Amino acid sequence: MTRIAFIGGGNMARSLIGGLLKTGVAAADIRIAEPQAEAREALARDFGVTTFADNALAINDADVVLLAVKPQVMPAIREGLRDTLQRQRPLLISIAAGVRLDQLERWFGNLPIVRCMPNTPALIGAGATGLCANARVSAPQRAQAQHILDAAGLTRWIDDEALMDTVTGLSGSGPAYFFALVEALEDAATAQGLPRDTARALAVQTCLGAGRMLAESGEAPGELRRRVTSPNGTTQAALESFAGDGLPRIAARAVAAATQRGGELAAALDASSPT
Ligand SMILES: NC(=O)C1=CN([C@@H]2O[C@H](COP(=O)(O)OP(=O)(O)OC[C@H]3O[C@@H](n4cnc5c(N)ncnc54)[C@H](OP(=O)(O)O)[C@@H]3O)[C@@H](O)[C@H]2O)C=CC1
Ligand SMILES: O=C(O)[C@@H]1CCC=N1
Repeated sequence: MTRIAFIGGGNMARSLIGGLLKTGVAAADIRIAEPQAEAREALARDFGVTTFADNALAINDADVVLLAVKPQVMPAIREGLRDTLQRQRPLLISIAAGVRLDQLERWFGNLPIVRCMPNTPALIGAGATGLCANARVSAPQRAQAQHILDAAGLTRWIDDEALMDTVTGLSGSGPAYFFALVEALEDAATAQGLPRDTARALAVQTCLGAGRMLAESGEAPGELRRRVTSPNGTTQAALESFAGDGLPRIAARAVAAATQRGGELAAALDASSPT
């Protein structure tokens, strides 16, 4: 039995808790600190977990403390948590974009810490998470962190922490890229006269079908793409249009922008909370 305390009960905490409960973790072993009374009531109602307005109370006796607040909020929560964390020495897990292990050690002390980057499909157990541990994390704690994130979907350990911002730019922010593409395809078909509800249903199902083929067929994306593309057919016309508009460059620039923003978020925290 692992007692897990979440600091912050927003979108990602809800996604991860949903996954944990589905894999059989008892609601009694999950505690959440969340400042908003309304949000606390909703968390207790939806998941049957215990909620707290006070961060330090929530982590009392926890084996794992999972920080699920915005990066900018991190320095503000350290005062309330640091003493209890130092006394109990739980495994600390952070899901904050950009925030580095050395920053977490500076704010919360020399604890075993896992920095990870999940994504919102965790809510339905279809998440993708990159994890990176500091040297204090023991093998059982590594397994503990992986077990928690496995409940949200696929996990991959990242040895080089510098690549965690790339993971954020790929899979952390990634669901939004596919949502944006579906929105754009829906708009394009609607502009040609297809009723919007039909355009949406067809675009969504196409995204689902393509995603499932990617995940389940064992084939490379390029091979699956080739099988759709008849010589001189409709797909070739569309893909040539994508290529002409520089799709690989568009994707590379988007991933680079998100990766860079991760670094900027951390740098801003270094500037505002240097100690
Ligand atoms: N959304 C996503 O797709 C992903 C997000 N992340 C990371 O997850 C983290 C959380 O993001 P997300 O869930 O989207 O954000 P949310 O804003 O939905 O959740 C953050 C929660 O923290 C609460 N909070 C604010 N201040 C405090 C405090 N002092 N003590 C305790 N709780 C506090 C907020 O309450 P209130 O609303 O009252 O301010 C809110 O409920 C971020 O660091 C983000 O980088 C990682 C992967 C994917
Ligand atoms: O947009 C963000 O900053 C967060 C991190 C990854 C997904 N959402």
